[in-house]
Amino acid sequence: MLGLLWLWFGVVHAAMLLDGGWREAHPGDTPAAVLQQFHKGQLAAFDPSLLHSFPRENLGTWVVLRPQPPWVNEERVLTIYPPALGRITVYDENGPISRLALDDIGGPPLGHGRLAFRYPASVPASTLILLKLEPVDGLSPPLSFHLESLTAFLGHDAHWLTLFSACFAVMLTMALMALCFALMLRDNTFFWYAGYIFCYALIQSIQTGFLFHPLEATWLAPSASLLESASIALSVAFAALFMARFCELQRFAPLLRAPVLALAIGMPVLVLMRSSSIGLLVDAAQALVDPLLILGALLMLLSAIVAASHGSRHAWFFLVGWTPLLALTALSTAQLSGALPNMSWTSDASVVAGAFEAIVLSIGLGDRALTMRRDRDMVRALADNDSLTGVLNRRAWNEAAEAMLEGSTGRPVALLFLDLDRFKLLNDQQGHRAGDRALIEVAEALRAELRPSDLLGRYGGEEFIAMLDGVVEEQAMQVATRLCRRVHRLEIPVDAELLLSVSIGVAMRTLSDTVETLIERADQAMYQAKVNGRNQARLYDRPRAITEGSWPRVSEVEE
Ligand SMILES: Nc1nc2c(ncn2[C@@H]2O[C@H](COP(=O)(O)OP(=O)(O)OP(=O)(O)O)[C@@H](O)[C@H]2O)c(=O)[nH]1
Repeated sequence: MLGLLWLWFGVVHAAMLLDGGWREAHPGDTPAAVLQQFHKGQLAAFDPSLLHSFPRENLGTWVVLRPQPPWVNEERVLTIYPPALGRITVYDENGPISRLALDDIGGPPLGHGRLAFRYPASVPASTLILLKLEPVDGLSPPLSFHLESLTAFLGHDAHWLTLFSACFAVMLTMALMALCFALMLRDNTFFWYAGYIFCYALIQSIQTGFLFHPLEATWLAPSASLLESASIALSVAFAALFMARFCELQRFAPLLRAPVLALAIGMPVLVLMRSSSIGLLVDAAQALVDPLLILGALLMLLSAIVAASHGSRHAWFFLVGWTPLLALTALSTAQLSGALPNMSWTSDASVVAGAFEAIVLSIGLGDRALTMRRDRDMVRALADNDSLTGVLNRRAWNEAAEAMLEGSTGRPVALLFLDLDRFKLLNDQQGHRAGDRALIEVAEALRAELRPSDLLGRYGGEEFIAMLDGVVEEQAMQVATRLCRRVHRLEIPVDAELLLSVSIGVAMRTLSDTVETLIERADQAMYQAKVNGRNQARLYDRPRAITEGSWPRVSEVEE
């Protein structure tokens, strides 16, 4: 914005004073006759430094500009702003000397963001400037004219190029980033946003001439007008689709969602009608497009305001990013009918506002991606965690345990199967709620005692399970023993005499083990701990005697 202000003040203050006159072109006009009429005061006077609308139908319009003293015979450049599609011919009294057009990269000086014509120092500074605004189809924006020294012009031109290259780079980067997000997150909101920003950048690059120079896409020049109207329609369509999802209209402004989506479909249909060869369709599209653009903009503004006031956080992002652009579009529309002639910066400001909007909406989209991720994590946590104790539920634990077993080849893995002792008695004596509280306390104690990398889960009612990666037999038994002590130290009464305790079975992973077989062995060891008197840890010993029909030996480790 500061760059834009600097650019505007620079151009305005470096300009030489001009006064001017104009009249519509008639058949048989000669440059000399037009200049003659200007001298006699027969042309309509206007201030060239202010925006002025000229009729461009029929044969076009003559414009005469008279440089005011003090005259300095130096190289100088006439600039015409804003640059619109359509030609302007520069005359001297003998005839045409140059044709200026946005898409025509003739020779230096190239006017960036404005049309430019260079007068050599040999042409006296007081020489009248004669221009013919060639006829164009449709509306043409009001124009302003400035004359400045070549040095001042080159300075402003370089500044314009820097500022606008940065703005277009911002827009395209944001569009590209959104496209990546759309593919990664599989969320169309990002795709519609990328389409919208890309089309907007395309419109601005056509309207400022950036597409033709410095981008030099001159092969697009013949279809520039069609490309411009198609981009306008598509940008509105993408913007409508984007804002409907981004501002969550379905939730926060359901009544306005249908008209917004209708706008998204209607705009491309109008462009198709306009580019058809059926006269009736072309006329209808021509008549409808501008009112629809204005109504569409108001509809999107209203929808965003309603959604924001009903609690859509992202609608605020949309309003902050989009409102400056909308205000500039409204100003430019008003200028078409002659209003606000001294606001000659609206065209440049539209590009800067486009970059500003791209940044604000990208921040909003980043926020959306974060919210989505948080929601997804929350859903996942709800699906994976036991609702009472917060540790992994049986399904999620099984999945994680399989992954841990797969990823731990070569390292020892221990499995601890924990079953609370006489829990039924606790429930019967103190009620189910006390039982629930006890489960929560035990889970917290187990979690605190284990390492964050250990996989703790609730296997069933009063059964917990833990898989310890990289832990050898002795360490596993030490951990299990520690857990026994910790649960006992919670001092949760089971009845008048007993405190809550836990029996733990420990099994070490063998090469052929799956999660199921490992659990099976740890469960058997736990059963032995129960048989042995509870409140203790037992290690499952290799079933050396199993083939002889005896129960696998379980070795007890001191409690
Ligand atoms: N409060 C509560 N109790 C549960 C929950 N899930 C299971 N239980 C109870 O846990 C008790 C388990 O009892 P049993 O399987 O007989 O085991 P026990 O009483 O601990 O006996 P041993 O294991 O032999 O020491 C049952 O009464 C279940 O109702 C739960 O989420 N909350």
